[in-house]
Amino acid sequence: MSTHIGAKKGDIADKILLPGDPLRAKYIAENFLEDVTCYNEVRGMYGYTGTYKGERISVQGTGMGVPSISIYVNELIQEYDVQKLIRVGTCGAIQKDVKVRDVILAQSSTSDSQMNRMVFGGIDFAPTANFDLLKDAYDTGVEKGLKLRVGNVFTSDSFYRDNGLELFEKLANYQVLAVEMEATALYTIAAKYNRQALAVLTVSDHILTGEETSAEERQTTFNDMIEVALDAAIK
Ligand SMILES: O=P(O)(O)O[C@H]1O[C@H](CO)[C@@H](O)[C@H]1O
Ligand SMILES: O=c1cc[nH]c(=O)[nH]1
Repeated sequence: MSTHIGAKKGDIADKILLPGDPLRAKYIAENFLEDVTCYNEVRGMYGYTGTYKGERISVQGTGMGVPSISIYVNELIQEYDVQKLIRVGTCGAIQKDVKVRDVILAQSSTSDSQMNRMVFGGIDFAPTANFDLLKDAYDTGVEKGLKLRVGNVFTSDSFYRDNGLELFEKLANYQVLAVEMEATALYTIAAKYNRQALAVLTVSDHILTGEETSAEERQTTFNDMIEVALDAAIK
């Protein structure tokens, strides 16, 4: 086992979905995968391996924020040699024409996290999704008749912030679509180890209009996002 994942080598597939919420991992395993085994319960951060359309695939909760997802992504890559990592998360929209329940493919991530500044000194690294995975996810969405949004997202270190609206308006003016809390870390760590990564996000609330989904909906009803991620993972 690794420090935070109680799995043996070989228990985790080379493709993995990464929801922030461990109960979303359980939901995905129970509703989309076959022949499922639970390989991790450490810290309640459930991890499962099963099959989807005959292909072996895992799903692992990551917790919220850059430090938490960084722990899981580092261990999944370094200890379990995972190759393809797809975050399936929620986000808050900041563009007027992005609606609650829309699905976003995060092409890139802007962030207030210090993670990359610590790694690169004064240089602003540009965390970017893997193009092949992004294209596979986009094509999957088109096949399903979904109108996916593709663009830059803001990975925030704060869920609650003073003067948030001012910042979000500025980011929206620069075409950033939505706010979440993990993509920048996923993209940077995947780049370091030359692995494929993508964040697929469902809009759970609209920061400008105040419209939102319930906690139960966040946990269970994001099936479009999950199917796009699963089908892209096995393409
Ligand atoms: O629904 P998840 O995947 O946790 O993603 C979003 O929800 C959490 C905040 O409520 C943050 O982790 C944010 O990135
Ligand atoms: O990080 C997040 C996730 C969902 N909604 C938000 O407003 N922020």
